[in-house]
Amino acid sequence: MIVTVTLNPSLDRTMEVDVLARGQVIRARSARLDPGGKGVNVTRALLAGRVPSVAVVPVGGPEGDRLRQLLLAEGLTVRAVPVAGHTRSNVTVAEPGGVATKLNEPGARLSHGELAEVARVVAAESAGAGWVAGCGSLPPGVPDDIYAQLCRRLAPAGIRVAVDSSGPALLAALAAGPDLVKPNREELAEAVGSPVGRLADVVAAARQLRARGARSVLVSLGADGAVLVDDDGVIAGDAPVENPKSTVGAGDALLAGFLAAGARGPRALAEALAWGAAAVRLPASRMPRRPDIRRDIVRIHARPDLDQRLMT
Ligand SMILES: Nc1ncnc2c1ncn2[C@@H]1O[C@H](COP(=O)(O)OP(=O)(O)O)[C@@H](O)[C@H]1O
Ligand SMILES: O=P(O)(O)OC[C@H]1O[C@](O)(COP(=O)(O)O)[C@@H](O)[C@@H]1O
Repeated sequence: MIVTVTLNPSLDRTMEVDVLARGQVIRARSARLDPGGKGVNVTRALLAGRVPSVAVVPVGGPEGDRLRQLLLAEGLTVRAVPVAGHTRSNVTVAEPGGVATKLNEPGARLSHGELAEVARVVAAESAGAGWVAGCGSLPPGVPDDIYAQLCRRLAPAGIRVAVDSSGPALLAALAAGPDLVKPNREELAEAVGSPVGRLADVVAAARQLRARGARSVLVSLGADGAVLVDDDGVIAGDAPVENPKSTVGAGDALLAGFLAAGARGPRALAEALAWGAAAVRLPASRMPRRPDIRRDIVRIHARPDLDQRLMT
């Protein structure tokens, strides 16, 4: 069982346009509404891969009701904690070729009592779980060390914790020794305070995160694939996609694939890349189902070329 915690879930509206031009009226070709938020997407991807998962989410207002309905309609197991603020809506403007411009709201404030209730539900759901994944940005009112608190609370029970976040929440989590962190290239660069232009920079930065407390670091690199730095060393890989449709949620699918395959070694990295690539071939934040996943396109590099310049 994998429990996901999304403190700042969203209704994700995706509009397809021919080209995005600032200051213009742009008529969208299509619009689509999906349930969203990083942990929510991880649970959606796990469900599609038939891996047991439960999503814990605060929900509020009509937007929160809609989010809950969408999740239940997809067949998710959801533990929804009612809150006073309204669940946010995020907008993605998708251009041909998979170029996505994302506008993410800050989200509604969580009160101390609401956060305590979410923590209580997470603790109850985590009993017997293999992993708990704390994912996404933090809404106003939530302390930066919330994921660190999660790690400290669950580690004594032998429950492994993955953190997919950014900025201060990611930095604070490191100190509590998460079993896994999944930064993308920008989040990694921000965490170490220097750009990562080559694979060698990615590996050096991932090692820094390990030195600060993370056990394993899975760095997602868009079209450049992903790198895993853990106790066993460094492995990299990619899975080329010719006509990317949407990268929204690709990182979440990658993390889901990695956890589903045991979160260690080349097999888990390969599965993660297969799920990430499959998500990119689907529109909006649709999560891949089993027939969408192609393992034959994955290339794993046990001794990656560290001088390789990153394309994306
Ligand atoms: N253009 C692409 N072509 C192939 N795979 C991609 C592409 N963009 C993303 N991916 C896959 O999705 C994963 C997550 O994408 P990335 O953009 O790095 O993460 P995030 O969505 O968290 O920002 C990548 O590691 C890769 O496996
Ligand atoms: O919590 P954040 O960082 O604002 O991100 C939330 C957004 O990220 C998503 O989970 C997509 O994630 P990725 O594209 O980064 O994989 C959306 O569903 C959601 O709108």
